[in-house]
Amino acid sequence: MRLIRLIRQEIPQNLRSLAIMTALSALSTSMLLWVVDLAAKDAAKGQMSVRLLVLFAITITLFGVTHNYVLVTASQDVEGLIHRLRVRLFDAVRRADLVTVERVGRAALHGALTQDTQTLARTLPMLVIGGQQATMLIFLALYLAWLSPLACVMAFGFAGFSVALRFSRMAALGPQMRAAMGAEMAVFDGLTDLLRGFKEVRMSVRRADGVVADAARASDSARRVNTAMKALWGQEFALLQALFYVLVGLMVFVVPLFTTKYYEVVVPATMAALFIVGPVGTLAHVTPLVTQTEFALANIESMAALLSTAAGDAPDENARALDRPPSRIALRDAVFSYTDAAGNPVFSVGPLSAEFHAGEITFVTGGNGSGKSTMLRLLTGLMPIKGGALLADGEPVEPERMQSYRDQISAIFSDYHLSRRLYGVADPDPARARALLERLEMQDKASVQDGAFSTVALSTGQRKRLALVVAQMEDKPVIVLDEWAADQDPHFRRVFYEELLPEMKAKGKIVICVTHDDRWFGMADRVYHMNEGRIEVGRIGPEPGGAA
Ligand SMILES: Nc1ncnc2c1ncn2[C@@H]1O[C@H](COP(=O)(O)OP(=O)(O)OP(=O)(O)O)[C@@H](O)[C@H]1O
Repeated sequence: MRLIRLIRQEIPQNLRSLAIMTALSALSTSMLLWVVDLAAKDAAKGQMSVRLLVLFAITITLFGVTHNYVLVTASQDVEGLIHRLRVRLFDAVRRADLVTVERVGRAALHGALTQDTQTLARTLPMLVIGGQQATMLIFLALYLAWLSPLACVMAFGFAGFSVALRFSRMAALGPQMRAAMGAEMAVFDGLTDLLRGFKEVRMSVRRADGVVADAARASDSARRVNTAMKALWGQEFALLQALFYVLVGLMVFVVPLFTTKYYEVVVPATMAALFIVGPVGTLAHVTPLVTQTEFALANIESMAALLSTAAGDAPDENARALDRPPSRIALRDAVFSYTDAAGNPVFSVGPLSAEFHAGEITFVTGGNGSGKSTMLRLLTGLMPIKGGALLADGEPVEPERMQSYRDQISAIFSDYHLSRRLYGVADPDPARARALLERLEMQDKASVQDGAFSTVALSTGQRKRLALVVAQMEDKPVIVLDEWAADQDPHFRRVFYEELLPEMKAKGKIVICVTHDDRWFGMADRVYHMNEGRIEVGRIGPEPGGAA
């Protein structure tokens, strides 16, 4: 069972003390019952025993202390466990290659990282309580057996029947629960469409209707499954309550048929039966959560396995460093294919051979879908090439050095994400940040304070300028810009091609730009033109006629 394995692996340190305290708490409950029974008998004789009162106080204190210890310690351990699971998943995501993350899908990853870990956060503490109540029931069973074996068999026969009934009904709901999880995921997908595509939704009634109808359909199917489960829960809750009253009836009406000791057996047995109602109710509620927890764990594990299987036996990409910053990077006969879910290639690039030199500007051009971004993904080591080689200074970049290789590259991809915090810059120098913001004409819009931009709520072109500030501050030997200028105004586009790129070149950087701006093709020292996943034309040396 995943749950037990996880608990033993992740939180072994307090298991023994938790078990002892749980037993003590259960023991104190049985003692409480015994003391109450004795006190009731005294009361029937018109007496009150100080000794019993003291014993009662001690028992209550013992119960309070141990109960509190179990709940607090277990919830601390459980939260620690969830935190470690999450961090491990974050880590698996950061180590996964881009193809895998795109194939697994952001919604599924999001689901595992939020929904499933939240399920654990909700169910695990309940299971701890369930464990405690189960222990309590064992002690109550012993007490009842000591009073009357028949009462014990009847009470626990009922209890076992109640829990088994609920468990079997919930287990039968397994496929529906899976369907509900799928439906919740679809709801999340729909919400993402609605929020990410908010402008498009606002612009068209037809689109809005379609997006909302899909999300509503998903939500409706989640509603149906959840309603069915809750209806079942309601029926069982009512049935369980009725069964408990039947149990009390059995104690009062049936047990006396087999004993003459009414006060010694029937009264305390009835009282004990009342004491077991709470724990059995909790157990009946909690037991099905085991299935939910197992689902969530299975999902988290399968996500982690997917991410790590994709990495397979691949060596640790961070194991070794490059010997020096590269002054030349290249693809040699590199090939790669995107595949569909069945593994069939849907688009192939290559064989690609291209070189990129320090102190040179290289443009990559070509029509939409010709494979430019794919080539950049291969060149930057984001996706593993399936044949040929990726070279740094003429040497193949070994998989163990891939992270070190990537760390030599600042890249702004067309679908880049700008964080407010300058994560990639160790200790952002405010003076340098100011100078760069001025160079990019952004000094009136944003500043860098405490390692973060004052704002990223800016226009698309402005955000791209901030991304270039980050790339310049990272000051790496290779800079890759995928259609960076596409969102810039004519003035700044000129600044970019005629001033910024030459400045980077003068600093000796390997400058690589994907561009459609044929007006400035002459600025490049090399141009690779792509078509249908291949390099069609490679020009080396300045174009006759030069810049505009
Ligand atoms: N994640 C993906 N999964 C499957 N196929 C993809 C994926 N990304 C791109 N492709 C395929 O690869 C082809 C090349 O895409 P790529 O993004 O490299 O083109 P591009 O030249 O950069 O285009 P654009 O100028 O429009 O940005 C596309 O035609 C598309 O069919």
